[in-house]
Parts: sequence; structure tokens; C-alpha cells
Amino acid sequence: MPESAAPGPLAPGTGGSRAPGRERPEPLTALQVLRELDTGPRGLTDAEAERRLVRYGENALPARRPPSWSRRLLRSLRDPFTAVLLCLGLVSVAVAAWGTGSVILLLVAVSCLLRSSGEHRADRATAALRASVATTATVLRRPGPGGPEARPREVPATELVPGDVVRLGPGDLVPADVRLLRSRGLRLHEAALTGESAPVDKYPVDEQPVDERSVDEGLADEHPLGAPDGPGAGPFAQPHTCFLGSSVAYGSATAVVVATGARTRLAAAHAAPGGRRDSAFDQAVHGISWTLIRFMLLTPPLVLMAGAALHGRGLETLPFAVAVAVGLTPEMLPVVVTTVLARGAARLAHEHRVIVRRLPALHDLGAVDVLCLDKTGTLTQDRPAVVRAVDAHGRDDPEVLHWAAVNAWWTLQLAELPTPDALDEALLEEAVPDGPDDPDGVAALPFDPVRRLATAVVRRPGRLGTHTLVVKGAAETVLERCALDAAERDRLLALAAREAGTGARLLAVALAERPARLRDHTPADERGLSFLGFVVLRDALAPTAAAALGSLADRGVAVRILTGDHPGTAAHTCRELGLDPGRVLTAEDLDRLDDAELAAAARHTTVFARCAPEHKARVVTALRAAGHVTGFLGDGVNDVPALRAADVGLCPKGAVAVVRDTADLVLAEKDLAAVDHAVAAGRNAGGNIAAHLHVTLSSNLGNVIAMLAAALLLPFLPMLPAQVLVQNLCSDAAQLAFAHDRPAPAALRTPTRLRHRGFLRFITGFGLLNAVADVATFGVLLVATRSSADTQGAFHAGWFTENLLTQALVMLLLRGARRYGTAPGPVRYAAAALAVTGVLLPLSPLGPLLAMTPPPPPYYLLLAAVLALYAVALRAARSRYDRRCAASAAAVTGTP
Ligand SMILES: Nc1ncnc2c1ncn2[C@@H]1O[C@H](COP(=O)(O)OP(=O)(O)OP(=O)(O)O)[C@@H](O)[C@H]1O
Repeated sequence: MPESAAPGPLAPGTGGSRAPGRERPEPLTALQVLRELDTGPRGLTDAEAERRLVRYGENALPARRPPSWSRRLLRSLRDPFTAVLLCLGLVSVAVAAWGTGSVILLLVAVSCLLRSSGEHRADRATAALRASVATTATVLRRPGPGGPEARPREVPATELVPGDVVRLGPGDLVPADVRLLRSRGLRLHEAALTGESAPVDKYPVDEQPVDERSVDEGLADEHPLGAPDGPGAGPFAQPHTCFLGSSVAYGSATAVVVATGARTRLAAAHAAPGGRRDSAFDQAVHGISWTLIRFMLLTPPLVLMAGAALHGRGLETLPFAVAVAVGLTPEMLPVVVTTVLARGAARLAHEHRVIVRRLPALHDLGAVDVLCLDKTGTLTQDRPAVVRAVDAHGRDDPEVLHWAAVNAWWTLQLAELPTPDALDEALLEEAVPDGPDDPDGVAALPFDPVRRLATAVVRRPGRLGTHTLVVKGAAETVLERCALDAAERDRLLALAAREAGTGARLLAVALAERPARLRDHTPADERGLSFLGFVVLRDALAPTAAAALGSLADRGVAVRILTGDHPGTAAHTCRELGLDPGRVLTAEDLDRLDDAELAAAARHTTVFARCAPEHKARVVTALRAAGHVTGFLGDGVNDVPALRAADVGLCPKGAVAVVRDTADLVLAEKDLAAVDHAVAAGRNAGGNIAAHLHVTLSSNLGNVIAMLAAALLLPFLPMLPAQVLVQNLCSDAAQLAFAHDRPAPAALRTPTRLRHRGFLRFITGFGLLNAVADVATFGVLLVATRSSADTQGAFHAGWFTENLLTQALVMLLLRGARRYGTAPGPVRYAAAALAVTGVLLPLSPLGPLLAMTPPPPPYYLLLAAVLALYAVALRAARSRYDRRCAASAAAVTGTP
């Protein structure tokens, strides 16, 4: 087709002929849309798709493209510490304190550059791996105009073009704005677009949703999922169009792409799909940052006021006051955090093929103390195999298997699902009912994890005028729709429980004869069924699951199993893996508990069975409310709400698209051993960030308190602004070593959680200890430099040396020998370099340049004594702190 003839994308939903005198245009029929887009129901040819890709460009939202360098730099200025530093630098320049101003601005520039280059490297290192988990779409394309039938095939969603015909199934992300051609029970999650959490019906223009028909027929209450979207749902309220940013909750569809990339409704609305609340890490860093920033902003006015009141000093003290505030700032925090997380993510990707999609999630994973898992495919292999099929009395009955296979075959054929369900595949491996004597499919409602049912409507040979409803699903759900008395139902439930208690998975099968009709059957027809029997399947245990569960338990991670399966199956699986299931709670039990009761129950319950998606999310939310940092690993569309609710969401690479898009970490395989490695990497990263923060802030706080005290007591400034800033630069450079530190294996045995309050207590306690050492030195200095020719210069040099030496001591002693061992490493080398700089710089030619004079030799002896005392006190305080932490951790995390 010549390029000029290529169609322009239709504005979804509004594209259509405007009927004269009508406000709203009439939507086009499916055929008209295909014609407008110059395509057909069999999709585009490969060559045409390529031409359109050149013309329309990639199907990617502008926001999803990697940011440019300048954008990264600007973004790093948004970090609160950097922003405050920048303000302090500008204030210094404004009062013509050029030296102070330029050193602060240099600090800002170095911090921004290091951070942006760290982010850039992190993006580049994982770009290829991320691409391997990018969203794909199932598209119909043909090799040429007269070529063979179009075949569905997976292509990266970025390669879709207007006119492509795509298939959608449960768990798929809608890859572009598409117009429906056919659909079966299609319901979409549009929360990212409209904020509406309930799934909405979608259907082609010429169809009506099941619900509307049901309402007409007085059957609305029979539908499990409530009413369709109403007129108030804004620009996305078009039932025949599905928009980029939504995902398929249930059902299936074939649709034609009408707009891609920047031309989609999502791009036009400048919306970002799937916004997330702050994680545990974000919250902790946010809390700590703002406490410090308040303190920093208070420091200059305090110093100014005290200087004016006690010594009659004026604005000339401002550079010193600003320098003191800068001294408190952990300006290298963003750099250390980015480097630590990026290095951890890169190593995890290369060594264990785990892709970190959101960097801070790695830290959160290190803090996780409860991990929720689904059963199928995590503890088991998700390769179910049929063991036998039994009738209502537990006797072998091949008829049951036959009808289950009929259901599987026709739901797969008629619902046009892109990928078959594992249980359906297992059934079809035993029997494919497509012979001439087998029934013919009429309609299907595919499996839906909320209803836990799949229904196929078939026409049996020789039975004119009747349709057979073949229903299969979870035992309780099918039995409650069967025409049975209570005693018989209880007997069958007990039979199901006995089978499930052996670890088997069960499908109940039932039939119903209904008069043939043209319009579709609805869920309301699934009543008064005749029970046929159970298909018993077995799903082998995942080979690495038992060892990984043991290893997670050793790391203090409690495991919770959240499954849609039968409680008996779930409990037996846990026992086989050495995990005590205790009392299993079912969804019914959960529905009886309010949030507080659930939070209490969740602490002691290991297995939650028959969970619908919202139950899984409720349990995760309850665990978080009970104070646990909670991870969730899942792969099905029924896991999405729980993944969103968790602090960290994990999924395997083979998970459905919407799950991959929601998860923070993607595993190459659904292998619990990889989760264990990822937890270790998270603790490694979290430990280094926490050590950096503890060391830097307690030492900075100590210095600032001592500096303020000295400024009040001394007739001269305890340090000149330039000296404060140079000292700051030296310690910043040394702090970068934390990005490369290696915690001892013992340190990876407990979750690394940064708790705002505990953290502030830590830095205040150790900061005060540091200030005591500083003030003791201050006394020593006053004595030692009394007879010096340049008292101020010698005082400044002595304090400069002491500050860097105490910082080096803090680096070595405060990060904890228990966590890091005693072997040499980057932090030890950096501390040694800092100490040497502290001693030699004032004695070098740089000393006089910074207005420092070498202090008299006896000072060094006295200083050594102060430092020795400080080291002893620091070590004792740290050991006491560790003991108290261990005791309170045992009290808090003893359960779960
Ligand atoms: N394709 C299907 N057709 C009919 N019923 C099914 C189908 N798949 C599952 N079921 C029934 O629904 C129940 C719950 O299945 P679901 O997929 O929600 O849970 P699951 O995959 O076992 O659990 P998990 O949450 O651990 O992954 C199963 O026990 C089974 O009886």
C-alpha cells in the first residue's frame, strides 16, 4: 500500500460518523473501523506493519523513554538535601561569601554528577535484561497479501502499529488503544486510568454486556461482578474501546489497534500508569531527611543569634553558620544509595538472573520479614498431571474426564485465549474431544479466578434443540450450583477434602441441559446442575522449594502461603516441604474478620486458602499494618492486587504481562532459591546504606553540636568556614567507600530495616558521645595552644585533625564488627586515608593556605589519650546498643 494511502489513527471511541443533529458521534461498527484503518480481521502483512512502524514510530509513551543527561541532572537537584545545599550555596553567594559559596556549589555539582552517572550506569547495565521482560502482545500478522492464514504471534508491544489485530487474554496489559472486534466475558482493570478499582465490562459496539442483558431479564443479582461502567467514567468510558494503561481482568477479546504511543488517550491525558505509594525505604529516608533538613535550616539563625547576643557579632558570622549547617548534611547519601542499589541490582542480574525493575525495591527486599507466596508454581511446578477421574462415589469414571476435557477444549477454542491454563492443558493431554461424535462448541465463559469456574456451552450430536452447559471448577463452587440436598453436598465436600488432603488438585465437573437459544448463556444459567464427579490432578513439588524455605527461615523471613486452591491441598503441600501449616484460614474465615482481627490472625497463620485476589491483598495489607515489611511473589492475574499492596512485589519472567508490569523484581525462573539470593542482595545493599547513614550522621551531628558550643564559648570562630567545608569534602570522599563495603555473611541473617525513630535515637546518642570527645579536645586544645604564637591557627589545625580522626574511628567502630567482620576492606582503607589526611594536611603547605598552624607536639599526645578514651566508650556503647537491639528484635519479630 502506498504510504499516502496509510490511514491516520482513529481517535478511539470518538472516531465515527457524526449523525446530523446529534451531539455525540455514533460509534463506527467493527467493519467500518477496519476499513478506516485499511486493515482486515486477519491483520496486517509483515511488510505493511513495517511500513507503518516507520511512519508512526514505536508504540512507547514519551515518559517511558530513558531520560536525557540534562534531565537526570535536573532531577538529582530535586533531592531534598541537594536542594537545601543549593539554597545555602546561593545564600552564601548572595552575601558575597565567595569561598563558602563556591565550595558548597562544588559539593552540589559533584553530588549531582556522581548521582546521575550512577543512575545512567545502572540503567545501562540492566537495560538489556529489562528488555527481556518487556511487555509483549499477541498479534495476527501474515507474511504476504495472498499468503497463508494469519497466525497469532508474540511481538514486543513497542512494535505494534495502527491496524494490527491483537488478541487479549486474562492478565494481558492492553498494549495500545484498541477497538474491540469480538469479546468473551471481557472485563478490564482501568484503575490506572480512571481510579475505579472494580473491573469494567468491555464489548464491541454491536453487543451489549452480559450485565445489561441480565438486568433486562431480572438476573442482575446473579452476576458475580456487579454493574458495568457508567457514563461518569470520563474520557475512558467507552465500552467498545480498550485503552493503553488498562489490563485484562477476565475474559478474552480480539481487537484492532487504533492508536499507539504518543497518540494514545493515556499519553494525551499525560497520565503515568500504575503510580505506587511510597515503599518502606522511601518512607524511612523521607522521614529522616526532613528531620535533618529542619535541623539544618534552624542552625544558621541559631548561630547568628547566639553570635550576636554573646559576642556582638553581625552578619560576618553567616558563612560560618552556613558551613556548620552544611556540615550536618549527608550530601553523599543520594550517591551512596544509587551506587549501592545499582551495584546490587547489576550483580543480582548477572549472578542470579533477577531483574530489579525499581531500584529502591532492592533495599525494601532486604528489610522484608514476611514473604507471601502463592502455592501453584512457587512451591509446586505448575505442571499438573491427571491422576484419575472419579464419580460422586469415588469410583473411577472416564466420563468425568471426557466432559472436563470438552470444557477445556471449547473454552480454549471459543475464548481465543492467548495462552492456555495449566489445568486445561493437563486435561487435553489426556483427551482431545474434537472427533465427529464429540460435541460442538457454542459459547464459553473462560476460567475466572474470582468465580473459580469455567463454563462451555456445547451442542451434542443428535440432540437438536438443546444445549449442554459443561461446568468445571473448584469443588465448593461447583457443588453449590448443583441440584443436591445438603447432606449429599456435605458428603461430596468431604470426598473432595479427602482427595485434597493427599495433596491432589481437584476439578469438580457438572452438566446441565438447557433449551438451545441464539443469545448467549449467562452465569445465571449455571444453576441446578447435575454433578458428575471430580478430576484428580497432581502437581509435583518444585525441586528447590524445600531448601529455599529453610534458607528463608534462617534469614528470619517468615513465609505465608496465599492460594486460590483447596485448604487440604495447600496444607499437604506445606507439610511435604517441611513447613508447618498450622490452622489454615479460608477466604470465608477472612470475610468474618475485621481488619484489626485479620492483622492479629495474620501473625500466626501460615496458610490462607481459597483466596480471591482481594483476599490476598487484604492479608498483605494486614501484615503491613501489623508492622511487617511484606514481600509478595506471584504470577497470575489473581495476584495483581496483592503485588500492588506489598512493600516489594516479585514475579517470575513467565508471569502474565500485568504482573510483570506491577512487580518490582522479575526472576528468570519461578524459583524460591533466586528469591533467597535476592533477599541476601537486598540486605547487603540495605546494610551498607544504613551503615553509611549511621556513621555519617552521628559523626556530623557530634561535630555540629561541638562547633555550636565552641562558637558560643570562644572569643573566635572554632573553625573558619573554608576549614569546615574542606573537612566536609574529605569526609564525603571517605564515605563513598560505603557504596563498596561487603557485610559479613552473619549480617545477612536479619532484616535490615531503617526505622525512623530508632535511627534518630541512634544518631542523637552517638552524636552526643562524639560531641563529648570534641569538647574534651577543645579543652585540651585550649591548654596546649595557650603559649602558641598563633593560638587561633593552632586551635583550628588541632581541631581539624581531631575531627577527621574521630570520623575515621566512627567509620571503623560504629558500623559494627559483628556485621562487617575485621577483614580489611574499602571502609577500613578509606578510614585510614581520612586519618592520615587529618594529621598531615595541617602540617602540609595546604595548612597555611587554610590559615592553619601546626599545633605544639604535646597536643598530639593529649589527643591520643582523648581518642583512646573515645574509642573505648564508642565500642562499649555500640556493644550495648547491639545487645538491646537483639533483645527488642527477638521480642518484636519473634512472631511471626
Ligand atoms: N482452568 C480452570 N478451569 C476450571 N477450574 C479451575 C481452572 N483453574 C483452576 N480452577 C479451580 O479453581 C481453583 C483455584 O484456582 P486458582 O488458579 O485461583 O488457584 P491456584 O492457581 O491453585 O492457586 P495459587 O493462588 O496458589 O496460584 C482450583 O483449585 C481449581 O479447582
